[in-house]
Amino acid sequence: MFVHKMGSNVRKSLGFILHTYLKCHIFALVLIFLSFFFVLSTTAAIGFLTVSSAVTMSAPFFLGRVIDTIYTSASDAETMTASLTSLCIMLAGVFLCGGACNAARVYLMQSSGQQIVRNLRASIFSSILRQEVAFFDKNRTGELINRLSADTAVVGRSITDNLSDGLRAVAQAAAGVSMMFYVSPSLASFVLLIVPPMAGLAVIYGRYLRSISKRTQDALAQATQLAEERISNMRTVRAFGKELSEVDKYTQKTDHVLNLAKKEAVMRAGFFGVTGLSGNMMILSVLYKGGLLMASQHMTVGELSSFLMYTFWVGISIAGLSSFYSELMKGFGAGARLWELLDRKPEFPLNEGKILPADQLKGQLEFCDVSFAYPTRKEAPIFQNLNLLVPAGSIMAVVGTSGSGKSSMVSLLLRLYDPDAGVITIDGHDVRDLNPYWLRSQIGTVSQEPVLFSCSIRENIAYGATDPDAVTTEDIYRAAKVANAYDFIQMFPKGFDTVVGEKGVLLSFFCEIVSFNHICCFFPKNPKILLLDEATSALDAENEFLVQEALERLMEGRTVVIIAHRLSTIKNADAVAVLDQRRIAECGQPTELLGNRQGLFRKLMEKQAFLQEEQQRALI
Ligand SMILES: Nc1ncnc2c1ncn2[C@@H]1O[C@H](COP(=O)(O)OP(=O)(O)OP(=O)(O)O)[C@@H](O)[C@H]1O
Repeated sequence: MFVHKMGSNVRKSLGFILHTYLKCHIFALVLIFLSFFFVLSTTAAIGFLTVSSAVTMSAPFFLGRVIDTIYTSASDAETMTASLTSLCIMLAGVFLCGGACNAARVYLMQSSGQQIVRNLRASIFSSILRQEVAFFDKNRTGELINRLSADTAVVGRSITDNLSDGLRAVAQAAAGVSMMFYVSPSLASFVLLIVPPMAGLAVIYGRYLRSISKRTQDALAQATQLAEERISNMRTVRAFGKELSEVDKYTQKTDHVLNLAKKEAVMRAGFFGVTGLSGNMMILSVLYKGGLLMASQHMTVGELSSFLMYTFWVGISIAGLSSFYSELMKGFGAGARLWELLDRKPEFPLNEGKILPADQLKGQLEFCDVSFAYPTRKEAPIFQNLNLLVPAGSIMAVVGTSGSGKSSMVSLLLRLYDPDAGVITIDGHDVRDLNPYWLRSQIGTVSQEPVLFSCSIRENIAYGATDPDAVTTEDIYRAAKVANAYDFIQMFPKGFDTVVGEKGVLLSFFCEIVSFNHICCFFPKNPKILLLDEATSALDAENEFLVQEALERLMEGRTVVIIAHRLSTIKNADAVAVLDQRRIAECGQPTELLGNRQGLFRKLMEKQAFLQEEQQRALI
C-alpha cells in the first residue's frame, strides 16, 4: 500500500517538475530557456553533482582505510608516517576537487533557477495581460500580484535549488546504502529496517503539507489583496478615518496566514523530530551491532568507522530528501494556481480578426437589440433589447441617471465585454468579427478616471504611440498644445520631464490631470471614433472652457459618443439618447427633446438645472 502510494507520489512529483519545466518552455521566452547556455549549464551542473557526490561518498571508505592504516601499522612509526602522509595528500586533493565541483554545482543551479523564475514570471504576466476584462472583475489585483511574486518564488525554489539539493540527496543516499552493503551486508540489512516506516510517514506528511501550503498561499493572496486595495485608495481611507479599522482587518488576514504557518510548523517539527530521532537510533544500533561484529572478528575498526560515516551520510541525505519533499509539496500547492493562470485561454482573441482598410472606415456605430449583463452579475441585466444608431461623423450624447449603463455602452463599443444577445456594429461590421487591437486603435476614449503611469509626462503622452521611442519632442509639444495643456505643463519646474506619481497625484490639480489625460488618449492615434465618458464633469469653469475648446477641435470630422450630464457638453450634440430601464427610452435632437415637457430628457435637465440653482443659492 505504502509502496503504491510512494510510487504515485513519485510519479506526481516527477510530473510536477516536468510540467513546470515544460510550462516554461511553452510560455516563457522560449529562446532563452532553450538556449544552448541553459542546456549546457544544467548538464554541467549534473556533471558537477555526480563528481562531488562521488567524492563525498568515497570519503568514508578511504577514511576507514586511513584508520586501518593507523591501527595496523601503529607499531612501525616510520611505515605508518609514510603511508599516512601519502594517503592524506591524495585524499586532500580528491576532497578539494569535490568541494570545487560542489561550489560550481550550487552556482549553476542557482543561476538556472533564477532564469526559470524570471521566465515563469514573464509567462504569468503575459498570460494575465492577455485575459479579457471580465477576468479582472473576478480576480482581484492584489491576488494576481501575489501569484506573480510569492507563488512564482515558491515554485521556483522548489524546482531549482531544492531540486538540485534533492538530486544530491538521492545520489548520496543511493551511494551510501550501496557502500553500507559493500562494507557489511548483514549490518546494512539490520540498520535499513527503519526505512519503510519512515517512507510511509513521509507520504502522509507530504500530503498534509501540500494542502496547507495551498491554503497558506491563498490566505496570503487575500491579505495582499486587502493591502493593495487600501493603499491604492489611501485618500478615501484617510477621509473616513478608517486607518485603525483597516489595520485590524489586515491583521486578521495576516493572523489567518500565521495560524496556517503555525500548523505547518507543528507538522514540520514533528516530522523533523521523528527523522532526527530515527537518525540517532540508527547510529546507536550501528554501534551496538557493529561492536558485536568486531568482537566476533567479522569487522575491522576501519570498516566499522566507514560504516558509521556512511550511516551519517545516509541519515543526512534522508533528512535532505525529506526537506526536498517538503519544498516540492509546497511547490505543488503554489503551482496549482499558477498553472490555472498559465493554461487559461482568454475568452476574446487579442489580435485576431478582420481589419478594415483605414481609408474606408466611416465610423457609423449601431447597437441592434443588445442585451447585456456583467459576467460577475448575471442576475442584474444592464441592457435589454437596446437599439441605437450613431451615424458616421455625428455627435451623439448619451444621458441617463447614475447607474443606467452609460459607461457600459462605452465598454461594449470597445469590446471589453461581449453582449449576451444582439450585435454591435461599426460600418455594418459586427465588432466581434473585427480585430480588437485594430478596433481599439480606431477609437479614442476619455474616461472619468485619470489614467497616468508613474513615469514622466513626456512618457505618458507618448504611451499611446505604436513606437513610443520614435515620438519626437515636437510631436509631444504639438499634442499638448492641441489639448490646451502645454502652458500648465511648462509651469512645472521640470516641464515635460516631471515624473507623475501613482494615478497622477503629483500633478497639483485634478482638472489638470483630466486635461492632460485628454492628450494621452488622443495622441497619436488620430482615431475615427471618439468616446468621451463624462469628460468635463470634474473641471472648474476655466479648465472646462479650455478642455471643451480642445475637444471641439478634436471632434471635427469624427463620430463622437459623449456621456455627459451637463447641458454645456450636450448642446453641441447632433442627437441625444436617453438611457432608461435598460434601453434607449428617447432619442432625438436636443432642442426637440427639450421641447417635450413630459420627456425624460427634459426632466433630467430640469433636475440638473434645479440642482445647479440650489448650489448657487447655497454659495450666496
Ligand atoms: N465591471 C462591472 N462588473 C459588475 N457590475 C458593473 C461593472 N461596471 C459597472 N457595473 C454596474 O453596472 C451598472 C451600470 O454601470 P455604468 O457605470 O455603466 O453606469 P453609468 O450610467 O455610467 O453610471 P454613472 O453615471 O454613475 O457613471 C451599475 O449598477 C454598476 O454598478
